[in-house]
Amino acid sequence: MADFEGTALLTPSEMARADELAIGQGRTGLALMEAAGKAVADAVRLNAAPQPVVVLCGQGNNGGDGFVVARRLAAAGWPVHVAFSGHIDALPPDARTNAEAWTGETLPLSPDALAGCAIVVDALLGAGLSRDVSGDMARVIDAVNRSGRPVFAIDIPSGVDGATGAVRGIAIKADRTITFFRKKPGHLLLPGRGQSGRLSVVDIGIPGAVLETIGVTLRQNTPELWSLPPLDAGGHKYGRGAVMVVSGGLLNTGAARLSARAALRIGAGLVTLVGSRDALQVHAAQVTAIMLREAAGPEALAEAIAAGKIDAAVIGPAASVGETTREASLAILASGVAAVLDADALTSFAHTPDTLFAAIARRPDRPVVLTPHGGEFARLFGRIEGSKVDQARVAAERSGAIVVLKGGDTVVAAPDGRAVINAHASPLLATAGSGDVLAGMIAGLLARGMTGLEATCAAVWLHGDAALRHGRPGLVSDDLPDLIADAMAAITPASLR
Ligand SMILES: NC(=O)C1=CN([C@@H]2O[C@H](COP(=O)(O)OP(=O)(O)OC[C@H]3O[C@@H](n4cnc5c(N)ncnc54)[C@H](OP(=O)(O)O)[C@@H]3O)[C@@H](O)[C@H]2O)[C@@H](O)CC1
Ligand SMILES: Nc1ncnc2c1ncn2[C@@H]1O[C@H](COP(=O)(O)OP(=O)(O)O)[C@@H](O)[C@H]1O
Ligand SMILES: [K+]
Repeated sequence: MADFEGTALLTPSEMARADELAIGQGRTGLALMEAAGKAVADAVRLNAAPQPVVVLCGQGNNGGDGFVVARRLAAAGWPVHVAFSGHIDALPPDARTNAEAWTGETLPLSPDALAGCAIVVDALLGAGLSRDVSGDMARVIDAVNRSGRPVFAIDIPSGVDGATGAVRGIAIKADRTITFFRKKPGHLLLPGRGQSGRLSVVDIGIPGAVLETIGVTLRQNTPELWSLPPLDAGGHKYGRGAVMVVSGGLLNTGAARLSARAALRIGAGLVTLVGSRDALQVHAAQVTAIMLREAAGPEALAEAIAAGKIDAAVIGPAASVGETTREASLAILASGVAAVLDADALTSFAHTPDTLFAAIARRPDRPVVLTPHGGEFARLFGRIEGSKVDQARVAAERSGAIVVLKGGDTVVAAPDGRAVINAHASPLLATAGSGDVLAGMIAGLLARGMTGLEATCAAVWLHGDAALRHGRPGLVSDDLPDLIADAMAAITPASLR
């Protein structure tokens, strides 16, 4: 996977390390703080006309940034006051220097400090959040959120955990958040993403090279991370890969058809639906370019994989939960093709996850992708502590598979610890069958020869993009496969289409 710096995400402790490394290379903490405060003051000035501002300052360096903002806005002629309840002596040194340099009005931190101001700058808590917010600070945050005034948050909305995106008790709901050097996971994970409003990242003089020393393994999903395979002028359909999708029974065929259509749209050369004769009769009335092959039972499935020169298989969408799906999944895993296990295939191993993980481990040479939503994840992996990223990472390591922990903030994790957060999606995707489409998209890109993590991240991004392209209410999962072509075209140079 390509390694573009701009996509790196830093946890608060990694960010502290970045600060440290920058300071070790000759920057001063005070210069970084000045640059941070200047960037926020500039953002306020760019986005609003001069009007009364209150800067809410906390007890740490986030508050220090706030004092810089107050000084700079006041110097530009804006009416500004600070609300601060701590002791200046107790501030960390750089914050103290800036608090001492503030010569304007300072009020105690309370909801009364909002009176008469039109804009709020939130400098209460940043990377140093260490416990739930309570007491006076909670009351002020609640008053800010109720006030309806525009809020500019410094680094992260106060109360949002930068590592996990969790709201610790209560958190500022910002209109804009200005963060420094790189985004933090808490800006992309829910609910933190919703608290952050429009996010901008500014350079405060930390050299990009520190990322290598830190060894960042978490990234934001963007097309910079992967590239779709170019088409070959002399290519034939087998060269573009063959996908097999296992169908559900007579009354449960739709989900597999969604996967199959998506796999074909995303560029697999051939797609075959396999299942019982009666299920295939339903498919036959619905599909044209997709092929059908009768195969009931694990042996027949293995034969179908060999006969169809299959590169990637999908099993799970409406497959039914139980022995049949379990055996079919194991047959696919034993065959050595790239595999996407979704929905019922995951639940079928809820009581025997180790059987699944052992089958995955037997053929480490080929990618296996597990695509659980939160419920399926809990059934297969039980309760795992930590953020959504931590959970997906543990599950990937335990299973030996790429794990896609789905939702509004889908996380993709690989067994080697690399992880990616996707924020390029739409809540329109919360509709029956959209996960089936995603499973087919991943399989299609695996069949086209992309590596496991690249194929998965590309499919997750394009799936989100397809929904964003629909861009209005009324999306149903049947619409999604037909939106994939435009999503791919937008990121593929014309010469390579
Ligand atoms: N380092 C640098 O060079 C640069 C850093 N920069 C800026 O610094 C920020 C990080 O600063 P920081 O580490 O001082 O932490 P910060 O978020 O201000 O909070 C710490 C204070 O809050 C307190 N506290 C914690 N939780 C609490 C709660 N729930 N309720 C109430 N209080 C709570 C905590 O108390 P304690 O846990 O110590 O008891 C401590 O007093 C970063 O976000 C960025 O804006 C930029 O200037 C660029 C250069
Ligand atoms: N609020 C949301 N915002 C963005 N994407 C979402 C949201 N809710 C669900 N999704 C996406 O929609 C898909 C739903 O998959 P899944 O829950 O398996 O549904 P189904 O089983 O009906 O196909 C996943 O890709 C998930 O990430
Ligand atoms: K803040």
